[in-house]
Amino acid sequence: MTALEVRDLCKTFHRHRAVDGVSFTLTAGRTVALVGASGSGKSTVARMIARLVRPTSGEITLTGPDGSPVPDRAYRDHVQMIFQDPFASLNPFHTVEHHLARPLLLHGRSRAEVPHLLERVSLSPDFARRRPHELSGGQRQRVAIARALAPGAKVIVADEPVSMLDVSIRLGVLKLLDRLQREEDLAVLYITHDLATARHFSDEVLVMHQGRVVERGPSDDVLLRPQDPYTRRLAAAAPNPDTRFHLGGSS
Ligand SMILES: Nc1ncnc2c1ncn2[C@@H]1O[C@H](COP(=O)(O)OP(=O)(O)OP(=O)(O)O)[C@@H](O)[C@H]1O
Repeated sequence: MTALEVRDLCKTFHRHRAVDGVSFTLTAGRTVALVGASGSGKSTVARMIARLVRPTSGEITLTGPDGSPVPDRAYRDHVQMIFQDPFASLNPFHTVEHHLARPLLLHGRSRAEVPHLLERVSLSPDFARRRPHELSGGQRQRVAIARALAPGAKVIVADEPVSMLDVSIRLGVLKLLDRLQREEDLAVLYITHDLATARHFSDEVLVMHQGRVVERGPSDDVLLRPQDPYTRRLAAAAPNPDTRFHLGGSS
């Protein structure tokens, strides 16, 4: 089974320890949520996994279904990141087709697969001709997800994927990620401030505080019965983790 193991990961920026000894494993068909206040180190963990930031120390290993390590070149194809800002992640000059065909062609596949990729993210084939300014934020995020699937993603790192979207369409995008995780057996790291969606959409929750994981476990245990004082404060400050309706309807 595909698994990404993060072992004792540390990152220091100008003597500031942003990530301090973080370990966890992502496995196919499961979602792990990384929650914590702003500045706790969540994005830095995501960026290290996506190889956008080099760890100061620690190891990140991806193993394939046969249990052997995935080589470097394939790592970049298999581990894909979805960013917070769907407006910044697409090039305004290129059509949706261009964004999706490029990774397909780079992997020896055909641009004829673009409509199928769009279908996987519940967009009709005519979206291929559109440019980013003709799309809503939610539609852009769907295109970003399709682009992540194009090179054959096995691990998706979604860093606050809906926090910049209109409240009314957030749930639709999270449900899409949830469906893809199950249908395509993806391993997902879902980074969020939102404890209600962390609980609803993940199997396991890790709570970060000042660079460290202070609590971890099955989502319900961590968010409904927190043990660590920091997690208790976080849960007390958040809207009731059982009320997911503040997200609005689906789209
Ligand atoms: N490139 C960088 N250079 C210097 N310091 C950085 C850099 N990136 C992050 N940091 C610092 O590392 C710490 C962790 O930041 P990080 O963005 O990982 O937190 P976060 O939990 O993702 O926060 P947010 O939810 O606001 O995105 C912060 O103190 C931040 O200022």
